[in-house]
Amino acid sequence: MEKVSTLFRKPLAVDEAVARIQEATGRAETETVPLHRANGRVLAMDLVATHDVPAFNKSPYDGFAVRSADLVSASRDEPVTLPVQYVQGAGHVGEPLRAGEAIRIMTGAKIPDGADAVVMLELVQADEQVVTFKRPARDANISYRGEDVAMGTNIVDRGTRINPGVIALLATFGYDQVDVYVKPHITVFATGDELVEPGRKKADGQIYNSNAYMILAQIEELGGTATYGGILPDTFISTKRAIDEALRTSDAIVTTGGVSVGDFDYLPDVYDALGATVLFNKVGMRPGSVTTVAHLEGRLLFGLSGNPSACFVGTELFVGMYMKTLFGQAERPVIQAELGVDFPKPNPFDRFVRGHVTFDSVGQTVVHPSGKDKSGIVSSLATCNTLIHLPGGTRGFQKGDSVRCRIIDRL
Ligand SMILES: Nc1nc2c(c(=O)[nH]1)N[C@H]1C(S)=C(S)[C@@H](COP(=O)(O)OP(=O)(O)OC[C@H]3O[C@@H](n4cnc5c(N)ncnc54)[C@H](O)[C@@H]3O)O[C@H]1N2
Ligand code: MOO
Ligand SMILES: [Mg+2]
Repeated sequence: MEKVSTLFRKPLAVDEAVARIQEATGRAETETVPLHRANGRVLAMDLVATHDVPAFNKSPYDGFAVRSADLVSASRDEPVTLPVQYVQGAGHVGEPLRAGEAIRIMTGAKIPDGADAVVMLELVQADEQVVTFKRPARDANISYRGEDVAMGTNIVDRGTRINPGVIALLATFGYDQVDVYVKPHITVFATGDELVEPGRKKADGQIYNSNAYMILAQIEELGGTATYGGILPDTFISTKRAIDEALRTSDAIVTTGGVSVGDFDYLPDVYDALGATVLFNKVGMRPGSVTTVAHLEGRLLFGLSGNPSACFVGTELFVGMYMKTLFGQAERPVIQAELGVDFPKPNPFDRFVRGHVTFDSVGQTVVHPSGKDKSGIVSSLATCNTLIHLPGGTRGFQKGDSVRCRIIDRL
């Protein structure tokens, strides 16, 4: 029987390939985790302000709460001295301020009723009984109720990746538990007889398995739980058995290599034998044209290219879309940048060039390839913070052209 992998493959446009993954992916379940475990997770609820912040008018300084009317006449020559009614620390509330008196107040304390200004400690002379002011209270120096956030404001949208700032807001509104999306369990396999695990001795003709570790890290960064299934030898039976087994405990499986038309490229046949529905087996893109994605009973099977750059781009675009769909998240940000080099070669397929965005001396956003631009290249990956998207069907691109850059790491 003819191998499935050698059958004719019709390239699908990248957008269509991504859309098919979106359609085949549901929404992740949700779970509740303690606040201190929520960093890096994806919020499964809209965070709405349940009260004003600050919740009461409060003092931003250590000083004296006064009625500004009492100090209108205060000057260096004719200071005003007021008796100190009491001392109020943060977290405590006291009697209203009486006219003609002052309350010694600390930063964060609620402004007593009757007070309309705070004078900083450094600007007065005070002992336990009285305080002397040498100028009027020109500024109110009050943090007003709701000036930070008004109750009812939608502050953080569902689908947001929780970072330390989101944690701060959750805690501000008293959440000790947070609703987050359950992380998908993704099993990653490398395939290929030439592969040796880092740390082991490698013989002539062998290479270290770099892709699996790269994919595991990419999945973690995208917010998933990645399990490493090891290196699969180039045989149909071992590949099928391992994937079949992993399907029992995984929401998705990612493999790298063995997906093209070679004699030992078994992934297409394994998908066929498992009865999986192939969403596409060729994409109009470089690198990664051989990328094959299938689905089986709600689980996705990502057959990524073995070539390191193609594998990197495939994880970013296709596994990335799977995760974003699960979490109801927006796509990666895309910016326009000025191309720093020529790309004269016409290409029928879209190109995703590993790039590095920088800002020149006049603030112009410029993008350069982060290394050599071939599918098998690994060296361009380390400094890559963007994928330069060069649409296919053009006569090439010139230095200075404005191009779309998908931001995938900090600039
Ligand atoms: N006759 C054709 N040959 C090839 C075609 C084609 O259309 N017709 N496509 C080429 C393209 S494009 C790509 S991309 C590769 C994809 O091949 P596979 O996905 O089947 O991957 P392998 O053949 O297993 O390996 C390719 C390459 O990558 C290295 N590799 C594999 N796994 C790893 C790993 N875990 N870490 C590091 N490097 C890895 C492997 O040693 C090979 O050098 O097919 C072309 N051929
Ligand atoms: O599919 Mo290959 O990665 O285009 O070079
Ligand atoms: Mg191959």
